[in-house]
Amino acid sequence: MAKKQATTKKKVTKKPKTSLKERFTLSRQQKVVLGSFLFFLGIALFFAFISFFFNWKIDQSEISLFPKRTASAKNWLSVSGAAVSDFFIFKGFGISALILPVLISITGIYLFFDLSRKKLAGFWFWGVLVMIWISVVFGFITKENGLFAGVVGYEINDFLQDYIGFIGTVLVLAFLAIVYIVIRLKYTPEKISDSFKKTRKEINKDFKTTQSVNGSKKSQSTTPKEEIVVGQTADLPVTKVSSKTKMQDVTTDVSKNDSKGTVNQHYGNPKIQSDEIPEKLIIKSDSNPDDIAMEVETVVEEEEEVKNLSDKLVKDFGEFDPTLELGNYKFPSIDLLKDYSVQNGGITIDQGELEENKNRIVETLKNYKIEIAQIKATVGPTVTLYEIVPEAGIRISKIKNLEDDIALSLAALGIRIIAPIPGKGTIGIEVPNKKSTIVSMRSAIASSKFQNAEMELPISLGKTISNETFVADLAKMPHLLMAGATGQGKSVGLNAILTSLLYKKHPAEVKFVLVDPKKVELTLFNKIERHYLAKLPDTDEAIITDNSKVINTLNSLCIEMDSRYDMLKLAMVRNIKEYNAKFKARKLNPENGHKFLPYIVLVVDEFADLIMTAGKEVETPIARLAQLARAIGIHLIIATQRPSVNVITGMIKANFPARIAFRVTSKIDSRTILDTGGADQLIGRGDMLYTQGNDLIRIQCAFVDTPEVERITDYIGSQKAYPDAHLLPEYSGEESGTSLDINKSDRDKLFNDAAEVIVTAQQGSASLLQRKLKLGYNRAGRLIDQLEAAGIVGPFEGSKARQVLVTDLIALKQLLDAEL
Ligand SMILES: Nc1ncnc2c1ncn2[C@@H]1O[C@H](COP(=O)(O)OP(=O)(O)OP(=O)(O)O)[C@@H](O)[C@H]1O
Repeated sequence: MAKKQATTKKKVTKKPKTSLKERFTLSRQQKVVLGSFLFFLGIALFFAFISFFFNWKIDQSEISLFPKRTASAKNWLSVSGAAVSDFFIFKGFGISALILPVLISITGIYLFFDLSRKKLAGFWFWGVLVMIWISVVFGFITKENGLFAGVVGYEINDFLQDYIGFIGTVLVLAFLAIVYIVIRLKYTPEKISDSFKKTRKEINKDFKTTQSVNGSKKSQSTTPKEEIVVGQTADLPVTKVSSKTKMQDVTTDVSKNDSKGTVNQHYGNPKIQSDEIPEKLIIKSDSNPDDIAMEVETVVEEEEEVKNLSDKLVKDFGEFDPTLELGNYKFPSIDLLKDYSVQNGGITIDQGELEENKNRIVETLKNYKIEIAQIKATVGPTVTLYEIVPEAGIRISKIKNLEDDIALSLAALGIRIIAPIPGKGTIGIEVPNKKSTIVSMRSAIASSKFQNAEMELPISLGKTISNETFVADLAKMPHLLMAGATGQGKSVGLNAILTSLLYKKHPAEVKFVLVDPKKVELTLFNKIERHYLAKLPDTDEAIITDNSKVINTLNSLCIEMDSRYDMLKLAMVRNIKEYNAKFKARKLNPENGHKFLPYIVLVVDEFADLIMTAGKEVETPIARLAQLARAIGIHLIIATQRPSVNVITGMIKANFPARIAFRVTSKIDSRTILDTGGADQLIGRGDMLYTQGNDLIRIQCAFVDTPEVERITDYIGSQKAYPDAHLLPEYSGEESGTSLDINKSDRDKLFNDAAEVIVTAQQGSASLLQRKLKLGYNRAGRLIDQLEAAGIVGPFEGSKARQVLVTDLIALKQLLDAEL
């Protein structure tokens, strides 16, 4: 630990961060030099000001000669002192200008000892106010003598008197005095009366004790050493307590070797009252053991300690840097991505094609008696948007209904009509370009919009119809649902998202949990397992290809979610961003279980497959994560080929407001994903619609090919990594063991339901349970084992269904009752 800290310190000093603020902060040496300068300057000014009051008359003529060397003045700081004093006293604030050198000296002391600047600012603020106030007061009292009030005081007073008169000026000055007393000195009427009462009480008490002491003086003098005198610190509160009765249990252990004669006293006896003596008490005595000196260590309040500690730690080591462990990590360079612009030659559209499409649109609409007032074209990478403004009085629904007719007359697939374009008041007709342009991942990553994105998890999805790079924050989504028919660009889309994060986030900041039932799509990411992937402990491969393992991982993520929530609660913050900021500021102690929390992105490539094989067992943790995980930095990206309602259930949909639809085969599928049509009219090859709950945005997905992903993962994989993938919490809930002596208490909650299903159907098969109870295969299999152990079904008989040993529900009830 110590070693680690030492290395941390070393690294920090080696590579200091130079933020703008730091560049303008003074080093320790500079502070000491400037501090001493200001301190002495303050003293010099003070002397100059004082002597000005005695010599100003004599020096008056000399000041006019300044800065000539021949000028000589009586001021203790010669002609410079006289000139400066004249400026601040005569032309400035009068006698109250004496506050100025005091403020300058205090500033010097603050810089010298590096004290809090906030307090210093308070000194200056109130100091200047008081200075002005005093000079105005003097202006008010001594109108004739400019030396006391200075020009400032004189003029302000004059101004006040002109506008609010004599009484008004008195009231304003009195009010300002009250403001100062209440705010700066923090005196309230209650406080003042309290302190009066207190003083009165103390006077009374003192009076009484003097009387009693006088009365008993005689008897005391006859018993000379009744009270122990405790060293020189007798005025400390503890020493006052030290009466003979309380000290009698203290055993004295004189150390002979101690040349100074220090006596260590051990408080072994519980009779000493803890409320009167602080936790740690060191009592020293000089050579005479009777003459004990007591030193009391004051206990510093813990809260302040923590605050100071975090400030000190930040000062000594800088803010916690989660990336330090892989401090030399280099982000992949843009050159690893292919430049398609050479091949593409940028977006090109035939002028003729544009003109042709425009004429056709105008003609088609004319055929249906729709006149157009204006038409405008925006050329995108795959489609061109024709924005039309129809003549007044044309119903929008009429144009919307002509979608197919316009498509027919344009002889083009994938016409989408947006009527009206939200926020524009025009109608959009999207017509695919004859020659589409590939939007390269390189251009999406290199775009300034992505490079300058101040987002938690920025992802560059591609380009919109107006050719702008579309960058979204996954952390804000907070989960993403992707769907599209096979071969329309889902996997490329997933890779684009992952690539974006790899280009923007350090391995310490984000971890991926990848589920890839197709086994081939995400395998390349295996190379960055120890940098970016998270996995369950004791598993070999981080990328999950086996559906049965997904259940464990999802449940483990739920455990991680719960424990993160506990940590957030402990740290009294609301989300991962605030938590990490607090951790970086060293305000959370790692010894209390706090640690820097990386974002976790769960990517499921084929969700339909998962739901089919594991059913509710997968849906429940996914829904739980989707509902709750946003605040603690777990985000889900779920892709599916089959956007049917039994895959994308209501529960899933409700928690995935951000959705991406690639081309789908039917309007119904489009509705399932987007709650509206449109995805069926896309042209494929990365053409997609994105929504985050409201508007639909048509985007051409950035294209990243397998060799490009391979180059990036190779580049990252070849660098120094963590010893292992990020380990998720262990989940040991549902092991798929098949031991038959299953304990009754270990039985599945659905055991009775399962028994009823089996007995009613008289068929002992796991698939029956899967269907009827909507279970995954593993759980159904375990239920069958439990039913076998309970004697409800017979043993495994190969491909045949198991024999059911209980004939009807009444017999089943008897059997289960008998077990109790
Ligand atoms: N953004 C894109 N730009 C250009 N071409 C693309 C884009 N996305 C996909 N394609 C083309 O479509 C092909 C299929 O894409 P992809 O493998 O992503 O489909 P998919 O939806 O994942 O299919 P499946 O579900 O069968 O895996 C790619 O090989 C590529 O040629």
